Amino acid sequence: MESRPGGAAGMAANFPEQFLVFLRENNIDPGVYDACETLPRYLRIVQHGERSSEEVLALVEQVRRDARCEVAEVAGVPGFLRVADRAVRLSQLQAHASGDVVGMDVSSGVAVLALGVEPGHNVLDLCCAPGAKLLCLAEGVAPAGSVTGVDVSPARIATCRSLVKRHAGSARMLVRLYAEDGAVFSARAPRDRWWDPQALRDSGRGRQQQRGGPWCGSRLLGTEYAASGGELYDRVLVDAECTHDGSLAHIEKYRDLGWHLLATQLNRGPDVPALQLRLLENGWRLLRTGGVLVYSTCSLAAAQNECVLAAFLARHPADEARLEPVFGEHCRRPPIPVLPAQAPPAPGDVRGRLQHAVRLDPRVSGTSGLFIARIRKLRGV
Ligand SMILES: C[S@@+](CC[C@H](N)C(=O)[O-])C[C@H]1O[C@@H](n2cnc3c(N)ncnc32)[C@H](O)[C@@H]1O
Repeated sequence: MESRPGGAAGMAANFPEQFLVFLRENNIDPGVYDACETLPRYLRIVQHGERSSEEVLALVEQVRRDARCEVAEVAGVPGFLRVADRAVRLSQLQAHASGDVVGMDVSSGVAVLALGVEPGHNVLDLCCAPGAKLLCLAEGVAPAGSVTGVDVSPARIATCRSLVKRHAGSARMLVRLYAEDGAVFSARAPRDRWWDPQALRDSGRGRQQQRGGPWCGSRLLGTEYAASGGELYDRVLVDAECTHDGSLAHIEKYRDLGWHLLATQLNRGPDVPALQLRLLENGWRLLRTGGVLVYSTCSLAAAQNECVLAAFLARHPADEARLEPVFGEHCRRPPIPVLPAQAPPAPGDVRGRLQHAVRLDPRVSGTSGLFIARIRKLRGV
């Protein structure tokens, strides 16, 4: 893909023609990317809930010293830090080297909050790599809940595994990782106390650790036993594969490493909504009655967000699938402005049901772009 010499203003002046065509076709204003110049960078404090306020303050101070700019906690999204200078690199930060913070946009934190996980929940994360949200979820369900992460890419699952291993510390994180297609994945939630050595001995499966089975952390215990539970999941995150056009970090990566990487994403564009719908349907199938699914993408294209959701809702009536406010009792609305969902070309009754979905937008929210919808399953299918 060749860079475009002129025509568009700001950062978009350097966008290749194929990207500009994509933006035009999807009604996305190229000016949205100018935020790359001005937006802060965000970090997440690992195991934030386990730290005292003094420890958090000391960590913030340490990051401020290394970053040499203003650093503050993000109100309403626990554990997130806003670093005023976006150009600050993770390699500059001692807190990153020590594993105390990870790079993660606050929009992703909002998607995790929207899921409303509680200790003890069994959570399914259907497109989990490289694992930023997975790690957050694993902290949220501890000590006895579990997170089952699925990603089609074995290499990216390996990255998730390293991330969990590195950051689990002394905490027990109950994570299973599968390199599989999330659209057909079918393992149910792990059995009760699958991580407990006594439960394994009782089941006679303590020695049945299988090679080639899913990877389990933080202790490698009985993956075969873990994989064979019969329960549906309490929470499902479908942070679906997309064209990543709303992710400022991705756009910066394409700008710095080469636009051909973006071309690969865009060439897949036309097939992506169908994959997203299949992922959403499969996540729904694996969700228990009364459970909650969050559908999110880092695309700004309605075709990958509102249209996918409308197609899903057209198949699932209002007494089965209810869109709920992203913010509510499960999570207080953080002081981050959001945009409402767009109205997709769909029958009025389906369009009306989309009202609670939101868009985080670089210009309005001061974050990377993210679409978030929270759907409750009211009855089995
Ligand atoms: C937007 S990223 C997910 C980011 C991740 N949730 C996080 O917070 O770090 C989308 C992921 O979906 C994966 N993916 C693509 N097709 C898939 C499929 N059919 N099943 C499962 N994962 C898939 C990609 O490999 C990629 O890692």
